[in-house]
This record gives sequence, C-alpha cells and structure tokens, in this order.
Amino acid sequence: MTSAVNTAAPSTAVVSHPVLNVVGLRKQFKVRDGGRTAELTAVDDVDLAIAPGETVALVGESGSGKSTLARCVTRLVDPTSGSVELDGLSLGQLSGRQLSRAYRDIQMVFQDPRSSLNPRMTVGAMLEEPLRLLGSLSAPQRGTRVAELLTEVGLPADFADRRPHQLSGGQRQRIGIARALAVDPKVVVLDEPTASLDVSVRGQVLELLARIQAERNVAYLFITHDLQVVRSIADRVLVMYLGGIVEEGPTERVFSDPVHPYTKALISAAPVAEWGVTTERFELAGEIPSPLRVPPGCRLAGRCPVSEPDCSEHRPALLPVPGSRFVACPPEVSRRGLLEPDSLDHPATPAHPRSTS
Ligand SMILES: Nc1ncnc2c1ncn2[C@@H]1O[C@H](COP(=O)(O)OP(=O)(O)OP(=O)(O)O)[C@@H](O)[C@H]1O
Repeated sequence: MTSAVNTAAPSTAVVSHPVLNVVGLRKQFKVRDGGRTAELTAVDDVDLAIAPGETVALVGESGSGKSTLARCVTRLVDPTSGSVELDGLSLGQLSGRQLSRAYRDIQMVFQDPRSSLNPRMTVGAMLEEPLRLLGSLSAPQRGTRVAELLTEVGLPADFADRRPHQLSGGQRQRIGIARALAVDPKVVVLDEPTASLDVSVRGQVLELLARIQAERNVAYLFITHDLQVVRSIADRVLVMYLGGIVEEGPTERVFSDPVHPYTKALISAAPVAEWGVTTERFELAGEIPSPLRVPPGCRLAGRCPVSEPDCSEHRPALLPVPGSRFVACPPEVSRRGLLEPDSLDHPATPAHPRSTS
C-alpha cells in the first residue's frame, strides 16, 4: 500500500475468502554500497490476494523483486513489514503448532530442481521426509503415500529408489512438485519452475500442474519471465517493477489490452508475434534503476516515453479500472478515459483483498 486504503468501491467484487492475503509487504536488505551500509528495498508495499484453486502469475524483469516476494510469502526470509495471512491467520502472529501447520500449508517449488534436491538421498527418502512432519503416518503408510505421490506426478513407483542424478530435468522437477504436495498444502509458490526445462518437457510439467490444481484446488503463485507460460496457466497476472505492482488483472485482459507503460513494454518485447495482442512497439529508455537508488514518484518515469512532469512527484497508487483491473499510472488511465468515479478522490491502493472475478 502506498498510503491510506482506498475507500472507493473497487471495480471488482471482493475475494470473500482468499487463501493467501499479503498486505503492505516490504522487504529491505542491508547491503554495502561504496564502503557504507545502505538499505536496498527489494519489495515495497505489495498487496496480493489469491483465491483457493486460483493461479496468479507474477512477472517483471530481473531484479524487480519477484523472488524476494516469494521468499517472504513462504517465510524463507522475514519481511521487514507487512503481513502474510493464510486462511485469515497472520503468519507473523502465529507460534507453535499453528505456525508449523501454516508453514506446511505454503510450499515452494524452485527453478533448479538439481540444487533443491539432496543428491545423497533417494527420491523415496526425500518424499518421506515431509511426511514425517505430519507425525500421524506409520512407516508402511508413508511408503504407500510416497508411491501415490509418484503416481500423481506421473512417475513409476520404483523411482523411489533412484537418486537425483539418475533423473532427467523434467523428472527432477516432478519430484520437486511431489515433495511440495506431500503435506497437502493450500498454496504452492512456484519460482520459475519450468525455466530450466526443454520446451516439450515444460508443456508436460505445466499440464501436470494444471491437473494437480484441478484435483486438489491448490492455489499457485507462479513466478516466471515467460509470458507464454503466463498466458497458458494464469487466471490473473501481477506486473512488478522495481519492488512494486504496476498493473494487475485477468491474464487475457492484461495481455490483450495492457494499460501501464511498463506492461506494454514487457509484452511488446516478448518474442511472440501470433498472440493477437498489441504488436505496437513500445520501448523504454535505459535500464531498470538500482533498488538502492529508487527514483522519487513513479519509478518508471525516467524510462517512460509517455511520462508527464507530475509523474516524478508522487508514487502512483493502483487505481481500479474497468475489467477487474488495477493500474498504477494515472496519466494513462485518464488519457484512455478509464477513470472510475471517485478513483482520484481516494488515490490509494484498492480495498483488500482484491478479486478474481
Ligand atoms: N539476500 C539479499 N541481500 C541483498 N540484496 C538482495 C538479496 N536478495 C535479493 N536482493 C536484491 O533485491 C532485488 C530484487 O531481487 P529478486 O531476486 O527478488 O528479483 P527478481 O525479480 O526475482 O529477479 P530474477 O528474475 O533475476 O530472479 C535485487 O536488486 C537483488 O539484488
């Protein structure tokens, strides 16, 4: 959030029961900068709500803060401020059993299964490890569950005896997915899960993820650079730039009619001509600035071909625009006549949690 909560009615219905609700999340790292200690803001005031069974994609160029956001959500790192709620419970306020339960309910799949799987362990032992945490299964029951998990991710049960180096990249990623699913999570955060795979294997893994979601109603937060993957798997997309969300909405609408200049540039730079989306070339000047030197006002202003003098003054809030979308670019929103009544009376982020429908 940038300031107060927007009291204007958002253009969307509200997610009545988000399984994951992130509010005002900020993560700063202390780093050395020219011989002194400085604060690097990797994620700045991000809100995000995901409904059960929904896939939300997070896109943005390298360094925009996607992985840091994912690691804060899964508590691999502690956020500097803000809250992460799972089924209405704030993780920061839980302890003991409730906290372990919440950790189980949010699992992560990493980009490189080779480094996320222990080379010394068999597949069976790796899949059994999280099952032990459940504490309620006997050794034979765990063995049965391992075989079921392997079947669920499309691998034969005898793969339990193999080690990671005896598997292909796609098979390793299937094991990474099986491991995440072992404790029956409600949310799986996938950080570039298909980036290291061949195109054909990528398609199979995406199909697997879609099938698992249909069967388990699990929610996915899917981080990727690959906009084709986003289009094939995500219900909604969040576009991130220099730590903040600049556009959010249903995938097809965002792709077919991007509003924020950064989204336009991202889509226009994607190497896919046949999408039937805007083919207008939209280029930004220069490179993404260092998060150590975040520009004032709109962070894109210095690179944006349609920026106005005001853009460098105030950081723009996400404004609701028709079509269940939110865009942090007041000039573009008003230029296109997308402004909803009251939006500028309350120039802040939309009420939380936001909707999928
Ligand atoms: N542990 C850390 N200590 C210091 N800075 C960090 C740390 N982790 C990330 N950063 C910085 O935070 C910013 C955001 O990084 P992050 O990896 O989250 O971006 P990203 O969008 O996931 O990039 P990529 O797509 O390349 O993975 C970068 O400037 C990065 O250097």
